Amino acid sequence: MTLVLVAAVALINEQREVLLAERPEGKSMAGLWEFPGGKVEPDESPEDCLVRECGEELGIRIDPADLRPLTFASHAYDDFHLLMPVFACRRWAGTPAGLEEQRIAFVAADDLASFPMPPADAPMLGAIRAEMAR
Ligand SMILES: Nc1nc2c([nH]c(=O)n2[C@H]2C[C@H](O)[C@@H](COP(=O)(O)OP(=O)(O)OP(=O)(O)O)O2)c(=O)[nH]1
Ligand SMILES: [Mg+2]
Repeated sequence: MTLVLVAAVALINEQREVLLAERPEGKSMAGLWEFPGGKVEPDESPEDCLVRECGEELGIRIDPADLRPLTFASHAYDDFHLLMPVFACRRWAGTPAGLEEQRIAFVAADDLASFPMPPADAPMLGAIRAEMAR
């Protein structure tokens, strides 16, 4: 089974809400809500990948020094095995926008359950909620 390395970030605002982005039409798992991120390219660190993806997908600038390891997903999909480190980040420059036509939302811990997410994400939600409450 091919191992696919994806980096993702929990962007947490001052209201203790976390940013979710809807996977666009045409991508796998379209319509499910995810933590921003993407596949780590061969020449990148996970942190570099998130700086790039947050720029491309959301139009915000993040500093790798503000990324703190939070949790990870390890999940067997039908055609690959996902390994996804997830970082917490509470500081960024700019206002997040869905630059790839995706819907985005800042979501309170109590409302996370009402956003359908990829199956890999479910086991991480306890750690994410705990981080949001800090
Ligand atoms: N970003 C992100 N991806 C997730 C999450 N949960 C989850 O199963 N995934 C899976 C979905 C995809 O199979 C993979 C991410 O791949 P992607 O297609 O979004 O990668 P990318 O942003 O680099 O996009 P692309 O250039 O390959 O189109 O990880 C999550 O919370 N965030
Ligand atoms: Mg992506």
